[in-house]
Amino acid sequence: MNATSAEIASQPDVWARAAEELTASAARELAAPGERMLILGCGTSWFVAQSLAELRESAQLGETDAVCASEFRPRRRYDRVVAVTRSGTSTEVLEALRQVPSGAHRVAITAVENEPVDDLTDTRILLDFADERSVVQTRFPTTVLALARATFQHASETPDLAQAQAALSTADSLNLAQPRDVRLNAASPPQNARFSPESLVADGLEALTLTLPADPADIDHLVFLGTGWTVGLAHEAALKVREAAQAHSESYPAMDFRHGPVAVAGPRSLVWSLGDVPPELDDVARGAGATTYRNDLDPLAQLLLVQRFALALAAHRGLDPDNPRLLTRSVVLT
Ligand SMILES: O=P(O)(O)OC[C@H]1O[C@](O)(CO)[C@@H](O)[C@@H]1O
Repeated sequence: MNATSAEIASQPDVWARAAEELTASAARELAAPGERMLILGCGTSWFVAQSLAELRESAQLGETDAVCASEFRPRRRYDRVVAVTRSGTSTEVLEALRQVPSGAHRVAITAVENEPVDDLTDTRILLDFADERSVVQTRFPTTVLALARATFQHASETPDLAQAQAALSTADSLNLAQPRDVRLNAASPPQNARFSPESLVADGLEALTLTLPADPADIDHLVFLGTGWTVGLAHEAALKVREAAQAHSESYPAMDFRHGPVAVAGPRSLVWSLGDVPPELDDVARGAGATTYRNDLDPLAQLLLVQRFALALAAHRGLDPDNPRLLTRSVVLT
C-alpha cells in the first residue's frame, strides 16, 4: 500500500484522537466569541481556511475572513490571525505573518514543531499525529476541520453568548477591536448544528468501504460543488484530483455551476455535490451528459471518498500518488 492510501485510511482514528485530546485547547484558540479573525494558508491549507471561516462565522463566534496567504494585505483589523500550515515552512504563509500588524494574536495550526512558523506566532495547535509522509495532503487538513468543528460545537453547547455580548460591550466601550454583532448570522442556522465527532468517525469508516461513484476508466473531468462551508471542501476535493491524478478538475459554489461551468460538462464528467447542494443541479449536469453523485454522509467524510477516487483515478492513469508530478511537501521560495 502506498503512503497516501494508508494515511487516507487512518483518518477516522486520527479525527477521533484530535477531538478527544484537543477540543478544549483548540477552543481557546479558535472559538473565543466576538473576536475578528483572519485565517490564511496556501493550497490545501487555504481551502481549509475558507471552510473554517464559514463554520466559525455561522457558529456566531464572530466575523471571520479567509485569505490565500500570498494575497494577504494588512488593511483590516483582526484580533487574531490563524495560519494553517502542515509544514510550517510555506514561504507565503511566513511572509503574511511577518506583515500582521502588532496587537493581533497569531496562531499556527501545524503538524510539525520547531519550524519557522513558530517564530512568527504566539501560540500553536500542534497536530503532529496527523502529519503525513505524503506530499499530497489528506489527513492533516481533514483533521484540522474535524477538530475545529468539534471545537465550535463545544462552544455552542457552552452557553456563552450572553457572556460574549458582555465582552463585546466592554470592547466597544474601550474602543478596542470593534467587533460587530456576534449574532451577525442569526438569520441562518449554524452549518455545524448536528455535528458530533462520533457520527463523523462512523461516516468516515463508511466512506472507507463505499463503492466509488464511477469507474475511473469512464471519467476524465470532475466538478465538485458545495455551499457554505463545503465550498472550501469542494475546492480541496478538486485540488486533490489535480494533484494525485493530474485530471481536469474544477470546483464552484453550487449555484454558480449554471453560470458557465456547465458548458464543459459532458459524458466523461462526474459532477459531485458535497453537502447541502440543490438537487436540481444534478438535472442540469445530467442534461449535459454528465454522471452525478451525492450521498448523505457528513461532507468531511465524503472528502475521504473523493481522496479514494483521486487515488483510483491515479492508478488507472499509471501514476504514483506518493510521487506527484511537480509537487513538493511545501513550497519554499528562495
Ligand atoms: O500546509 P502547508 O505546509 O503550508 O503547505 C501547503 C501546501 O500543501 C499543498 O496542498 C501540498 O500539495 C500545496 O498546495 C501547498 O504547497
